[in-house]
Amino acid sequence: MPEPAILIDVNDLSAFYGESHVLHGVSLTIRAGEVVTLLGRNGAGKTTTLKSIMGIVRQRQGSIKINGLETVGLPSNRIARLGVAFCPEERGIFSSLSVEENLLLPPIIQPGGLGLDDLFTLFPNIRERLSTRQGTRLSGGEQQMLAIARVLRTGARILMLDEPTEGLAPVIVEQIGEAILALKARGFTIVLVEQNFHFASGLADRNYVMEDGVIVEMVAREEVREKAGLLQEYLGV
Ligand SMILES: Nc1ncnc2c1ncn2[C@@H]1O[C@H](COP(=O)(O)OP(=O)(O)OP(=O)(O)O)[C@@H](O)[C@H]1O
Repeated sequence: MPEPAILIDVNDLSAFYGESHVLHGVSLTIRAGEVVTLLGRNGAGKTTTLKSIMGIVRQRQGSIKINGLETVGLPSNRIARLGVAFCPEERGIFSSLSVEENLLLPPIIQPGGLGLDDLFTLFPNIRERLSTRQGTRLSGGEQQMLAIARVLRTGARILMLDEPTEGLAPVIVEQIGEAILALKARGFTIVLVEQNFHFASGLADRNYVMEDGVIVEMVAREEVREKAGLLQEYLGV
């Protein structure tokens, strides 16, 4: 069977915050329908990699092709229109908006987004909490689900999730894992930054390990067991 198409092709990416040079030549590929993780210790550059792909970090050099199109010079609103969405670690739920308003906030960028019924099937809690007046009244897990649900409405097909399980109870982590697998089954492509290695490696087709602003290892699902020692060393888990 031919391999699925490469949707994100990052080559020799450098990124900067002002004078501070944070990514030093990151190269990675994400194929259609894959779940791929970026693992690594705090400060390794995982979030910066996602933000660079999304165009939120503007100071970047090298190449980031999305669906074959060079995006390294494009602003984030243009990149979003290519069907890429980013859920930040802080989730971005607004307290001044109700749950429903938060859900309906992001504009539709292309056809094919999930309808409300589909979203409620994936995240039943959101339906129950729809009329809650302040989005931030939801639990951390519900806010995470809301943050994912609202980008699914937009028609984005590539989801980049930054530490979606951070601070959540195991039962909620499990629900998020199930939702990610359900989305993969529907053909979504998912890039996941995670500290929770066991959660991440259980879902991922491939795992990239970052250290000091570069990719130091790529571990495919079938190699996770054999490379467990190495991963432990890199991640300190
Ligand atoms: N806005 C910023 N301004 C300056 N430096 C930053 C900024 N954001 C991150 N950095 C620095 O860039 C480096 C990479 O940070 P990044 O957040 O990408 O790491 P990470 O692997 O995602 O880790 P974490 O899990 O802590 O978020 C760190 O040294 C961090 O201090």
